[in-house]
Amino acid sequence: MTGKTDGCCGGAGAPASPRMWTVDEHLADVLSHMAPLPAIELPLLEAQGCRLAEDAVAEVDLPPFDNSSMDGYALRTADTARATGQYPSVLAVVGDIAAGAGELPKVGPGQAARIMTGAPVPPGAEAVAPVEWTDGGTGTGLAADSMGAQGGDRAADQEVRVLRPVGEGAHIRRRGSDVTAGDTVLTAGTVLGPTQLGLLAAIGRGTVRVRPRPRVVVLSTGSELVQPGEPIGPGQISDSNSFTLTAAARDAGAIAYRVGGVPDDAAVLRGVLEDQLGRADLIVTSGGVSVGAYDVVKEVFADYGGVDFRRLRMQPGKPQGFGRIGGADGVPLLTLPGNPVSAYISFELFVRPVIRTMLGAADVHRPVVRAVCTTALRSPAGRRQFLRGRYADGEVTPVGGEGSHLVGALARADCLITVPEDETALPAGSTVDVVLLAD
Ligand SMILES: Nc1nc2c(c(=O)[nH]1)N[C@H]1C(S)=C(S)[C@@H](COP(=O)(O)OP(=O)(O)OC[C@H]3O[C@@H](n4cnc5c(N)ncnc54)[C@H](O)[C@@H]3O)O[C@H]1N2
Ligand code: MOO
Repeated sequence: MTGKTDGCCGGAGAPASPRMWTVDEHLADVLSHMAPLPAIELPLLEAQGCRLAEDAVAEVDLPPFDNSSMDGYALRTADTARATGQYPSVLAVVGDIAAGAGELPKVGPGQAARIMTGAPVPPGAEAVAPVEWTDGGTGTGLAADSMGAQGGDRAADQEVRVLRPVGEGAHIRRRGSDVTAGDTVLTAGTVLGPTQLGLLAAIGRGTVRVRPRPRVVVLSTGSELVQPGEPIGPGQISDSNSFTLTAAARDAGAIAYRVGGVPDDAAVLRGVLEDQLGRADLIVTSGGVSVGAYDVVKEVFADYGGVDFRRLRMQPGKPQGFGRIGGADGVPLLTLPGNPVSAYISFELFVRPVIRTMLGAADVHRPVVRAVCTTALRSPAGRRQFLRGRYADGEVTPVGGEGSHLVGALARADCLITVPEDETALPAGSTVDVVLLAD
């Protein structure tokens, strides 16, 4: 970390520091200590949503062989040059080729082979007549609407009437016309969605080298916390932060493990941490970082060392902590304030970019747009305020008030309205920066 590793807010185990960090300083410091996770080879479906760590090069052509794009008859074009409905070309059917066929009949002059969509074009054939351009081997000379049930050996001696000329290459999908062996089909950094995974499968890749999803352990602290659904006693509340943060971590692309409701007891927290460290690429905590008597997060991480607790010039989200547990190569940790809105906004501003950096994303930040605010705003001097709002068509309207406990309004918001540090009041109609909470 830049800045001395000294506590900022008083609290047990952490010396006080007068320094206040700006949002940008804290973010820059945090990100300067993060890097993409080392690449690993994963089975295709486990790599969904991950970024390619190398160019994917095809070792095969696609299609891998000339094949038919229609159910019909493979034939030689000259044989159909004068074909009409009145005077069809009559061809001897020499075989029946299903998709996946290995052995193929040879098609000579005056001959055709029944062929199904995706089946290899047999030697000698120059085009495929869709069954609708033939009588389908019925002998009626009338256009067929399907191949019928016949086939296999029984078709070999039969005839088919072709009712119109068939041009060179008609209904043949040529080998390599989609992808040629040696082509770079996907470049490093590409996010693997369904179609990219399908392409990798099509070129025969069973595994792929990607930046893995970071494993994020989300841990909420507070002796007042109760697992949702459990009975609530006097002074207790349901633990909501661990759900918000775990879901937000998943939304950002992480594999997130929720560890909810660790009581304000340093020994218990230490024990939980020891258990969790083994499966974490990143630890995110909520609560216990202010100046209260039971703010055990600061106490415990002060013991581990390497975690810097700071105050930021922002509202909400003032008390923050960042560092690594277990030395310079240890597991990175972000400690977020306990107030639910503070925790969520801190996640969006600081944790999400960390996760996306670990994923190897090019752009790690939420989009920011300029918008006209429909109401007047006020903000504490010297702190960047993030108000919850709803954004549409270049206009933004605050939702709920400033309080960092207002989870009802938070759930209705789709953006954060930013009031800069040097503003204490903005009239309605002011243009403000708005952080959109969806990409
Ligand atoms: N004397 C001062 N008091 C406080 C200050 C300060 O500067 N001086 N800062 C305030 C600010 S700002 C914040 S933010 C909070 C942060 O405190 P903590 O991080 O220590 O969080 P807690 O005290 O544990 O909890 C705060 C609040 O949030 C509720 N909470 C906590 N965890 C959860 C959870 N998982 N789910 C739902 N709600 C949770 C908790 O019950 C408290 O109401 O400190 C201020 N105080
Ligand atoms: O900073 Mo606290 O996070 O204002 O509620």
